[in-house]
Amino acid sequence: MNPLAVTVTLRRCARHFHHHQALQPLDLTVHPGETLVLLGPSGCGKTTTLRIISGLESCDAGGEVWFDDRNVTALPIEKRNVGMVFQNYALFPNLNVAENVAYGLKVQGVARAEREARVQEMLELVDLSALAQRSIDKLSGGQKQRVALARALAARPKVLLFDEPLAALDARLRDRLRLEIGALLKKLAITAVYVTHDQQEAMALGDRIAVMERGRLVQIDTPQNIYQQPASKFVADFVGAINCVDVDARGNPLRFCRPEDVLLASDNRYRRQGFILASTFLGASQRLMIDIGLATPIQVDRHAREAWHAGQPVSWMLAQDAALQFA
Ligand SMILES: Nc1ncnc2c1ncn2[C@@H]1O[C@H](COP(=O)(O)OP(=O)(O)OP(=O)(O)O)[C@@H](O)[C@H]1O
Repeated sequence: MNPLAVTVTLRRCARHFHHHQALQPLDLTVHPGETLVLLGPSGCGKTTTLRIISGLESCDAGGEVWFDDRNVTALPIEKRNVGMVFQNYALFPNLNVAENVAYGLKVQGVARAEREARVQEMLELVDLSALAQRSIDKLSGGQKQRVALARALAARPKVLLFDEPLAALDARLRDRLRLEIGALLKKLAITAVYVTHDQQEAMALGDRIAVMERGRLVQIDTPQNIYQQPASKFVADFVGAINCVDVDARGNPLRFCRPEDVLLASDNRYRRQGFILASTFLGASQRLMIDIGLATPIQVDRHAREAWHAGQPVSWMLAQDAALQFA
């Protein structure tokens, strides 16, 4: 545990723009050293929450932001000592890699020798030492984002804030940088808040995930609990695929399950019957669409090497404890 890591607390933080309530009154605690991911669809209030923590945005009267036992509500961003990493990098194109990382330290008045040592340390941390003198426009998207991360960390922020930092990168680079950021956050044990609408990113990086819907926090828990015990159908849907497997007499959905939680057989071993409508090869797995006699077919994930084919009759049942129900 990092003894310097702070607790971030939001108390009744709301925000409206004109007549639109972007954020309902929000109470939220980010524990010292934890990475909290804010996850939700576009417009649900993630960025507004992040900006309120940073000081780029103020909350409506009555809301408060605390870093440990310090009320920072009235402090502007430059007095809060937060590091920010954005989707669009926000680097200075006319400065090279090292100069970009050093910029904030220069503004803070950190002496030259100390500045150079810290820049070197940060570039090592993000594995960019070899490119210290390179100009920003000669870097790949992933390298630019590592510079942005080094710059954010160089000032030794109390809190690190990420706003969709991987959104502009292609899928492979995104996966790699996600792993790197995850490893770095673990190593530094700095308090971090990370905004994304990508559920895989949220699962991989979050110690906890706060799911937001239309300006409200709807569930906050570990990735495992969010996935396995979602508080609502909205949460269940947002963090993965979901099937309705039982309806009531009026056709209203009663029970749901994840695609990986269906046991499937080509004989009549299981009580319930269905037949395969289609199969999609996904590399490691295949996703089967199975007609089980309800309005919507269910999706079932199986290992890619198993031989299933469209038109095949099957029997099936839910794995133990796999059924999800919502009030
Ligand atoms: N400066 C502003 N002026 C007016 N409305 C705003 C402003 N900033 C945000 N909003 C509105 O507040 C709501 C929440 O926006 P916010 O950017 O927090 O959502 P988000 O979850 O981060 O979405 P996205 O993933 O698209 O960035 C949206 O309806 C947005 O249009």
